[in-house]
Amino acid sequence: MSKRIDVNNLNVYYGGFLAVEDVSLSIEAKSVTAFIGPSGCGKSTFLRTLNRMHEVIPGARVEGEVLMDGVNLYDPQVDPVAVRRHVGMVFQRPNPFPTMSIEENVLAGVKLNSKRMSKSDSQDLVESSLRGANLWEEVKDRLDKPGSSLSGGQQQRLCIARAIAIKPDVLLMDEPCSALDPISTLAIEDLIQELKSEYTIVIVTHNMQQAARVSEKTAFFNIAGTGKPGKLIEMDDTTTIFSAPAEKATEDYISGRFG
Ligand SMILES: Nc1ncnc2c1ncn2[C@@H]1O[C@H](COP(=O)(O)OP(=O)(O)OP(=O)(O)O)[C@@H](O)[C@H]1O
Repeated sequence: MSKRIDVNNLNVYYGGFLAVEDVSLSIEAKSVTAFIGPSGCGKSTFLRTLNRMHEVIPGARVEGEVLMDGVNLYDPQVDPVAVRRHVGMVFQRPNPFPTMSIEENVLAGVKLNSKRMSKSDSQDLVESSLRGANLWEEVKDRLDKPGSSLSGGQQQRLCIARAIAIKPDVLLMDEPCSALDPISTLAIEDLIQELKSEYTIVIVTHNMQQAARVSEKTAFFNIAGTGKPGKLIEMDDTTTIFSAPAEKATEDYISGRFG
C-alpha cells in the first residue's frame, strides 16, 4: 500500500486546448500533498491525470509520464481500470449511490472489481472500511439504510469508506470539503491525518488554511490568463510555501492579493 508518484513533463489537452503545461513534480508515499491555485489553473485536470480519470472526457489526453513507484501509468500495457483500482478518488460533492444501502455503498467498488466474497469477509470489510473512515460508530446500527439518509459530512465519509474498501495505494481528493459545514470539514481533515499513515494522499483545495492544516507539501499552480495553460509555479514544504515562498506569484496568491 502507499506509493510515491513522479510526474515528468506532463501536458494535458482537451482536444486542441493545452490546459496544463509541462508539469514535473514528485509526491512522497504516505504523505499529504495539497494543490492550490486560482480557479481554472488546472488543479482538477492535473489531479485526474494521476488515475487516468481524465480519459472519460472525450478528447482529453496527456503527453509525458506519471510514474507510480517507477511504473508509467501511461505505458500501453497498463490497463486504466487497474490504475483506478490502485488510485482511488473522492469528489467535491459526496456521491453515494442513493438507492443502495450504506453497506452496499461501501462494497460497490469491490463488487465492480468482480471480487466474490463470503458474507463474513464482506461484513469484515464493511466494518474495517467504515472504521477507517471514522463512520462506523455513527452507522453500525443502520447499515441497511440508504446512503442518502446520511448527512452531507457522513456521506462524504461514506465515499471515503467506499474508496478505501478497494485498498488503493493512493487517494486523490478533489475539494472534498467544499460542500461541507465546518464541523464535517474538521472531521474529514482529522481523517486525512489518520489515513496518511497508510496512503499517499493528494488533495485539491481552495481553502488555504486547510492546505496548511493537512498537508506536508504544497504545489501552487497558476494561469497567466484566459485561454492560457495552467502551470506549476512551485512546490515545497507547506510551511515554506506559506511563510517564505520562492515566487512572488505564490506570495500574492497566499496573501490574498489575487485568486
Ligand atoms: N471537460 C472539459 N472540457 C474542456 N475543457 C475543460 C474541461 N474541464 C476543464 N477544462 C478547462 O481546463 C482548464 C482547467 O480547468 P480545471 O477545472 O482543471 O481548473 P481548476 O484549477 O481545478 O479550477 P477550479 O478551482 O475552478 O475547480 C480550464 O480552462 C477549464 O475550462
